[in-house]
Amino acid sequence: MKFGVVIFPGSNCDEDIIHVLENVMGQQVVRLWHKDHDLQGAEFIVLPGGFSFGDYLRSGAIARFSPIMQEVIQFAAKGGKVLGICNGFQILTEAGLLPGALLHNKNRKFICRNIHMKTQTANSLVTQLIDPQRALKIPLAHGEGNYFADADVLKAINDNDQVLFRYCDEAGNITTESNPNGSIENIAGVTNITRNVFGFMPHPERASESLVGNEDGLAIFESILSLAKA
Ligand SMILES: NC(=O)CC[C@H](N)C(=O)O
Repeated sequence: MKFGVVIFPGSNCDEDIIHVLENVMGQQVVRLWHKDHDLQGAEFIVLPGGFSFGDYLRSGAIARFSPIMQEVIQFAAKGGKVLGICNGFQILTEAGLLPGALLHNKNRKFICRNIHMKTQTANSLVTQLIDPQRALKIPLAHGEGNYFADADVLKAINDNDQVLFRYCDEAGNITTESNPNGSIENIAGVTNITRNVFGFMPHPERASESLVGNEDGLAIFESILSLAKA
């Protein structure tokens, strides 16, 4: 499959995701500069993690206005697949492509450590192959990852099965103690109502090779690539 990875000023996980897609998953990747208007025929768009525009104002609030986002919004409206990881997730909520918002972590500190998370739905491209009982160990690295949605939005995303992942402990229990950043109902990632836009805060691209000591992130990329094989 041909992936397009968007690079914003301040992106810093772009080469990590490109490495995994190209060298681990054997896919074609085109680099898309944020000022471009051409998605270069990419079939799947990824907004990577990082500190776009220095996180000024709010993480993702400025990147959301980059020229390429007009194309990404149109691509998504036609059913195109878009994934945002960490800062990418923040940009997608700012752009209104995903519900909710990412607030400052509850403890007001930048958190950089492994967490565990469990998928909540088999009805999504990014989670369909993941064992729902499995607690995936995935690196977390953010200052604004505290997922928030107001009561109506929260009810809608639960009713419509839009929660992709919740933070849990190593044994898979979803508890207050296993919530690293204060996210409402331990939500780590969501999809949109039409199930073609995906976002989550943890970084599977940093945990997809035995070389780095953790391959739990592969489950997500294998799930996505089942689209190519379908
Ligand atoms: N790793 C990231 O993408 C970080 C996202 C954002 N800069 C934050 O700190 O919340």
